[in-house]
Amino acid sequence: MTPVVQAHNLGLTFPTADGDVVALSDVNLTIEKGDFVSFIGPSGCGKTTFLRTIADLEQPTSGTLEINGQMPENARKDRAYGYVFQAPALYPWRTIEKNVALPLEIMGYSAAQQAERIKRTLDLVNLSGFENKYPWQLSGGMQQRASIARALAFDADLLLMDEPFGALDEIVRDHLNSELLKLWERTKKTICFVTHSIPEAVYLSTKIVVMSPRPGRVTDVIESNLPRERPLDIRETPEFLQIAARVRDGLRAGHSYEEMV
Ligand SMILES: Nc1ncnc2c1ncn2[C@@H]1O[C@H](COP(=O)(O)OP(=O)(O)OP(=O)(O)O)[C@@H](O)[C@H]1O
Repeated sequence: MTPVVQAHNLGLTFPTADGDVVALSDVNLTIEKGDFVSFIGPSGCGKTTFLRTIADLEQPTSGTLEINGQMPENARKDRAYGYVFQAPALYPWRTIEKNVALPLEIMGYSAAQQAERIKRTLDLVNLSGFENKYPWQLSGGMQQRASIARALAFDADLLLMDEPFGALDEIVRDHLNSELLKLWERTKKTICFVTHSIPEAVYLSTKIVVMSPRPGRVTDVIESNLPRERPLDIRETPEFLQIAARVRDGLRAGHSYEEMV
C-alpha cells in the first residue's frame, strides 16, 4: 500500500537577511494510512514547517516528499488534506454553518451536498444545534471543533493539525483529546498533529516523532503499543509512562545546555 506521507532526506532552508535558517534537515519519515502521528519538539525545530511542506505551502530545498505517492502540489490540487490551525481562524461574519460551508462553496458543491456535509461534520464534532451561531458566540473549544468540522467537510483522508488545542485550558483539552480519538477511530483518517505536550502526544498517537532544533531534524520515532481504545486514565499506567519517559529522553538529547540558557 502507498504510504500517505513519505519524506526522504527532506531539507528546507529559508534564506533570511541574517543568513540561512535550516528549518528541516535530512528528515526521513513514512506515515501509513490510519496512523495518528504527533510531532513534538522545542520551539523552532521545524514542526510547523514540516506540516506546511506536506500541505505544499512551503517548498523543500532538498530531498523528496510524496503525499499519496504524488508531488505535494498535485496532492493539494486533489484536496488530499484538511488543515486545522493553531487559532480557530473562523470568519466572524459567517455563522458556524457558513464557515464549514466555505471550502465546499469554493469547490462548487451543490446546496444539497453542502447541507448534507455540514450536517454530517457538525454531528461528528458534537456541534449539532449550533449551525446558526456566530464564532464569537461559542467557547474557544467549540470554535476549535468548528475548525475541525471545516477541515473534515470535504472528506480528505489526511488531517493536518498544528497545535489545535494549545490555547485551551487543560480540562477542555482533555475532553477534546478524547473526542478527537473517537473521531479518528470512526473516520479512519490519517492525522498529523503538532504539539508541545508530552502527555497529549502519548495519549493520542500511534507514532510519535521527536524533533530537535538547529537544524530541525527528527531524533526519534516512537511506535506506540498502547491499545486504540484509550480512556483518559490510561495516562497513569506504566506502559503510558514508559513511552512518555522515552519522549522526554529524546527531547533532552536534542537540547544542548547552551540552548536552554
Ligand atoms: N518564512 C520563514 N522565513 C524564515 N525563517 C522561517 C520561516 N518560517 C519558519 N522559519 C524558521 O524556521 C525554523 C522552524 O520554524 P517552525 O515554525 O517550523 O518551528 P516550530 O517547531 O513549528 O516552532 P513552534 O513550536 O514555536 O511553533 C525557525 O527557526 C523559524 O524561525
